[in-house]
Amino acid sequence: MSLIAVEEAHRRLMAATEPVRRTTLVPLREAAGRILAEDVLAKRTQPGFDASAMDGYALRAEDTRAPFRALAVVGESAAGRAFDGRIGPGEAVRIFTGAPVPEGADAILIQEDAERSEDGALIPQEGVSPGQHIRPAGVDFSAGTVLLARGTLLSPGAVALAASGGHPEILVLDRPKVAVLATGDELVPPGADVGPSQIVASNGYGVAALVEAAGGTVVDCGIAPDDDAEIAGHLDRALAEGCDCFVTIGGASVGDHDLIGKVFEAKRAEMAFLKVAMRPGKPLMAGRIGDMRLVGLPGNPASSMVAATLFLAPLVERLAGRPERPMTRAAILGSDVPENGLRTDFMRARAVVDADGTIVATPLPRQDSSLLSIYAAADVLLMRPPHAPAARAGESCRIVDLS
Ligand SMILES: Nc1nc2c(c(=O)[nH]1)N[C@H]1C(S)=C(S)[C@@H](COP(=O)(O)OP(=O)(O)OC[C@H]3O[C@@H](n4cnc5c(N)ncnc54)[C@H](O)[C@@H]3O)O[C@H]1N2
Ligand code: MOO
Repeated sequence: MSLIAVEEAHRRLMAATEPVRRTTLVPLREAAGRILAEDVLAKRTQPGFDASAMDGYALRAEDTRAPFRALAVVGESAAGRAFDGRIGPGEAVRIFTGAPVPEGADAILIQEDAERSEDGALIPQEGVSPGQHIRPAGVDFSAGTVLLARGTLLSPGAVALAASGGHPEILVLDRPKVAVLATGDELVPPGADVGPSQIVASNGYGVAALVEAAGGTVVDCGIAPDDDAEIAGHLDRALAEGCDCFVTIGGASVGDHDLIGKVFEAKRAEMAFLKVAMRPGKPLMAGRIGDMRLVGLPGNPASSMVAATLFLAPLVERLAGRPERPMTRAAILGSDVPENGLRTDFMRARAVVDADGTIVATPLPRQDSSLLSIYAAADVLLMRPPHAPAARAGESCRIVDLS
């Protein structure tokens, strides 16, 4: 299978990828950021009664016509403590914001437009029209209305709406389970003694963080040596545990110790691609075994992060049921860039917003794919299409956000 273009690889990866079907009932406090698995219907009407929108007096609008005459204040209605009588002509009730409007009243006179005489009578100073400052019952929603549709990404506002509709818990899609395995005889965990010719396994941490930000949950498989039986054992366990995706880091290239392609082949995986025409991240594989997705990321630190940002994150977002978002957005170049070769280049770059609100992206000085210090300092990837001619500062370009 040959080198394929980024867009084609993306299309193959996403083909026939559906959100997970497993669901969980979660307390509302844990629902933000999750995807609704069913429509949420209002269990109640909001507000359940005609409510005052202001502090003042509930009265009959017709009693506020000039010349103003004194009205008798016959009681009080506060939020949570309604006035349970009815008001008649020439009467008013002291009322506060959120309190039920008493029967017989059809408007609220705000207290700034009212005077009280020494004997307690109310003298309106302004006329009001019927309905003024009253929130009718059901103005927000009525019982039975669909408040939130299945598939909604639950924003803080959506969570508040579900609460208002009378739901203490909510049914959401499960987070896709993503197994992450770092491979390589040279790898030791951070904090361990690092022997000669060993290095610290860093990429799994970055990849796991990306998976979680995309709505997935990580099954950390740790580090496997360059041994196909051990790697295959991790893959079998991921399958047995019902993982939605099995991600490897390293061993994706062509060296004698690069075993991932061999393991996937031995497991009769259906491969979507084995190499992508991009820099960094060319040795990137994807496929599936049944419903479990496979992603073989390259080992170089910036390569694995770039490949995971461009391919793994959108895959996990789709599995999680999140709405699709465009991969790139417009920016302008902050410095000149040379012509590009045949692979799409994703240059690590700093982005600033200029006075007009335009994003200006400037590539960082060193682009070697082993440099995590540079990757971590980048805000965006500056995308250079295959064979793009040299371009000058100020020309338009496309960027990918790193977050
Ligand atoms: N003859 C060729 N050699 C290479 C090619 C090629 O096309 N032909 N491609 C190069 C490119 S591009 C990349 S990227 C790398 C990727 O190769 P692998 O995926 O097989 O990665 P490894 O060889 O296992 O490791 C590369 C490098 O990254 C370090 N590494 C690996 N895992 C981790 C980790 N979890 N945390 C931190 N660092 C990690 C590893 O020690 C190596 O230094 O292949 C080129 N070679
Ligand atoms: O894809 Mo490799 O990432 O160019 O170093």
